[in-house]
Amino acid sequence: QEAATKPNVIILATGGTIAGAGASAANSATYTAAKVGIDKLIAGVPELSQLANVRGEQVMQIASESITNENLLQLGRRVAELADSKDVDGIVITHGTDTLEETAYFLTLVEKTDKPIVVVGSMRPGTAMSADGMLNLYNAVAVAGSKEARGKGVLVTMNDEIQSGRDVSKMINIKTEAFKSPWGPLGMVVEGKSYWFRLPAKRHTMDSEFDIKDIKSLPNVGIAYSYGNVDDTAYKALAQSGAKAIIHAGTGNGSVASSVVPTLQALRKDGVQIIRSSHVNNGGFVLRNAEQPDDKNDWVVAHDLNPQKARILAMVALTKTQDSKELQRMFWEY
Ligand SMILES: NC(=O)C[C@H](N)C(=O)O
Repeated sequence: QEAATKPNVIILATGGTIAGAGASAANSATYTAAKVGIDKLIAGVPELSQLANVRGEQVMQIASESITNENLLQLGRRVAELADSKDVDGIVITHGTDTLEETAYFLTLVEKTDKPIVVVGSMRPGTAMSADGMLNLYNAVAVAGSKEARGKGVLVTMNDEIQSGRDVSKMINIKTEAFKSPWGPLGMVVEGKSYWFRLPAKRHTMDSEFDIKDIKSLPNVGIAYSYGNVDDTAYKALAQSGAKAIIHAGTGNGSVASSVVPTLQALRKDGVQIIRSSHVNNGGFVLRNAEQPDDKNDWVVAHDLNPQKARILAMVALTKTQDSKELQRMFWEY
């Protein structure tokens, strides 16, 4: 294809294992993340130039477990600038896999564009045998440059699957088949061609009421994990550190231990939003007034959002409202 007929795809690099390097090809799990620059990554997959006119930009170079709210805002703003440009048809973000699901959901909520935004990572560093980053990146550029991906929200391409950035989550930290959505992938990408099977049903990107351009900062929202014999130490500490909302990473249906209930009721009276989510492994499904009287307590439920995704929506939502009913509406709609 001639340059003029090929789509223009920008790759924003943030680090992660896809930019990682290990001491030997046998090191698939022992390596340093965020080592290799974007130009070298692109040069490592010459086939990208058959799919698109590709240009790289190093936005940051970090392992994704260290991504801060400031990093999220910086990335989100750069994505918005590029999406506004007539010369850009699609955007790929290379990212560590540990918090990839959080960044993908954040962008889903705040980017006002129908241009494809594809977040991609890898489970093995490029120096390892059977490294998965090259193909994942090739697939990401293929999807980001395709017309069919427009308007489908922020996407994630891992292991030949096209996942919704809203739903997808890292389910295991060792297999290349690490990313799953409880509701299934949206499609497949094979040899540079996408095959679509379903569409996201939740509000996203163009249809979202949130806009990165209006967000100056993100509020403090923390997560407290629940388990047998839990007490209220973590919840109180989060509130004391200034959390505007606490995500309860609950057992089962976001259930709350009797040792914690009075503290959460008191914190809500003090103005802290309490959001019940579930840390069950295959994806939670937390319903209002099941397990706990949310109407009476004035708590919110995260429904199927896992705790880390619930934190993202809570932060973004709190830039618009402090009203728990509005928050709950947003948790149903996004
Ligand atoms: N596979 C990975 O990318 C893991 C790495 N710790 C990261 O998130 O940056």
